[in-house]
Formats: sequence, structure tokens, C-alpha cells
Amino acid sequence: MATGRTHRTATRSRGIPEATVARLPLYLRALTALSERSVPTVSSEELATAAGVNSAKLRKDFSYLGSYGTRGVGYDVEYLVYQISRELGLTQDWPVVIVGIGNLGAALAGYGGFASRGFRVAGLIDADRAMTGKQVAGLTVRHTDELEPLIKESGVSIGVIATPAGAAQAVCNRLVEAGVTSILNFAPTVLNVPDGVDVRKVDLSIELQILAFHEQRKAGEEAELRDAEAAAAAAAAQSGAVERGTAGTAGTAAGTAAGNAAAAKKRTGQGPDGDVPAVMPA
Ligand SMILES: NC(=O)c1ccc[n+]([C@@H]2O[C@H](COP(=O)([O-])OP(=O)(O)OC[C@H]3O[C@@H](n4cnc5c(N)ncnc54)[C@H](O)[C@@H]3O)[C@@H](O)[C@H]2O)c1
Repeated sequence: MATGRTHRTATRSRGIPEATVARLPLYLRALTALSERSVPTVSSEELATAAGVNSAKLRKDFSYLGSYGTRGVGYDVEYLVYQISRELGLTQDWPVVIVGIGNLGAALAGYGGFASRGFRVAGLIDADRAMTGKQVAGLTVRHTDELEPLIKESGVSIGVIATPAGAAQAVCNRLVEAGVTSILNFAPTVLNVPDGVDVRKVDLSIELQILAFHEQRKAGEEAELRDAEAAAAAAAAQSGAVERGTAGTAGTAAGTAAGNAAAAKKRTGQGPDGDVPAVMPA
């Protein structure tokens, strides 16, 4: 088994970059909301705002799909929903198996968003014999001994791992051996998989850590802004007090301090990159 190979490289088949593929679900979610409100067309700016993506990036992404919209009209919402769904493989049903039916696995099993997006939970697996036969979200929990037959019977190609980290690699190996080629991993560990297997990792604590970083940066920048504004005010006061001679220097100092204050203010307006999806390659 190869090690460290956890997701495909920068571009996929048909030349669509991985970063574009990662944004397609964001567009689809925004487009689905528009479709539900029976909105027929949408401009790239409106859709970019709704998806939390820069509009130039959106137009570039859609050019990979061969979708350019109509000048003055925008994009046809229904057609784009179909096109993106087809690109993401969502026009077909994907049976999914969830392994580890504890707090998280049970919550995932009951998540209605899977079915509405074409992911059918075909089976729930847990190693705890006390769980075997229990009903969770309308499905019967099966023991890990039944993992392989379940995958074969249901034609499962996507596995969700919600076990403790220590069990995740062994579960992953069994899933792959049984024919699963895509894994969504919630366990806080890096999985090694062979070529041809895609792993996506979800880690909410990493997302929170990224937000904490931005919070810390914003606090630092606000302090920097206050210092720069105070320096600008002091330099302006000094420039007013000096009538001749050093007035030019004081004026320059005031200008520089004001420039620093403006630059600091501009930086504080920047936040986390809304284009980065919460699910990341493992
Ligand atoms: N990614 C995230 O944001 C996120 C959020 C919450 C939890 N987690 C992770 O998800 C995992 C599950 O969390 P939880 O709170 O549901 O834990 P939990 O203890 O409630 O459930 C774990 C379940 O896995 C089962 N299990 C253990 N070993 C197994 C094996 N080899 N095969 C099949 N099933 C097995 C246990 O019997 C149990 O039912 C943990 O690794 C946790 O750290 C991740």
C-alpha cells in the first residue's frame, strides 16, 4: 500500500482544477437556494456573493464547465444546477456506508442533507456488539464483520469514517480492500491509501483554529490601527504648532502616520478567505 497519497493532484480529468471542483458545491448550494425561490437567472456578481466567492474566480470556474452565461442576462439557474450536479456526479445515486455509529456517526446517519444531494446511506457499521441490531435513523446497525458483504451487496464506493482515531486506519484499509474508492474521514488522523483512492478530511477543530488565528490577527491589527491613529493625531498637532521651518517635516510625519493608519484600517477589513471550503484534502 502506498503511503501519504491522500488525494488526487491539482487537476482532475477533463482539465478542471481541484480548487474549482472544491468550489462547485458552494455554487450548487447557492444555485439550489435560487432555484427553490424560482429565480430564473442570476448574474455572476450575485451568484459570487451568494456563494462567498470572488466573481472573477466564479467566471473562470464556469469557463471550465463551458458555461459563459448571457451578457446582460446572466446564467440560467436551472441549467447551471444541472450542469454542476452532472459535473459532481450527483445526477446518480451514491450509496454510502458510515463506520462508527457513536455520537457523530448517528448524527450523520440522520442528516437529511445526504439523501437530498444524492447520497443514500446504504449501511451503518459499528464494532460494538451492543450496537448490533439497533435502529439509528431508520437503519439497522450492523457489526464490522458484515462490512465487506454490505459494501459488495450495495455497490458502495464512498465510506464515511466516524470511529476513534486509533481505529481509523484499520477501518480505512478494510473499506479499500472491499472496493471503496472514496473516503470521508472525520477521525483526527491522517490516512494512508493506495493510488486511486480519494480521501477528504473534515476537522471542525482545525476550522476553529483558523478562525482563532484570524481573530488574533484582527485584534493585533486593531491595536496597530489605534497606535497609528494616535501617532497621526500627535504628528498633526505638532505640525499645527510649528508655524515655519520644520513645518514641512512635521507635515510629512503626519502624512506618513495617516498613511499607516489608513493601511492598518484597510488590513483590518480583511477576514478569513471565504473561498476555502470546510472540507479539505486529508
Ligand atoms: N471532524 C470533526 O470535526 C469531528 C467532530 C466530532 C468528532 N470527530 C471524531 O469523530 C470520531 C467519532 O466521534 P464520536 O464523538 O462519535 O465518538 P464515539 O465514541 O461516540 O463513537 C465512536 C464509535 O466508533 C465505534 N468504533 C470504534 N472502533 C471501531 C471500529 N474499529 N470499527 C467500527 N466502529 C468502531 C465505537 O463503538 C463507537 O460507537 C472521533 O474520532 C472524533 O474525534 C470529528
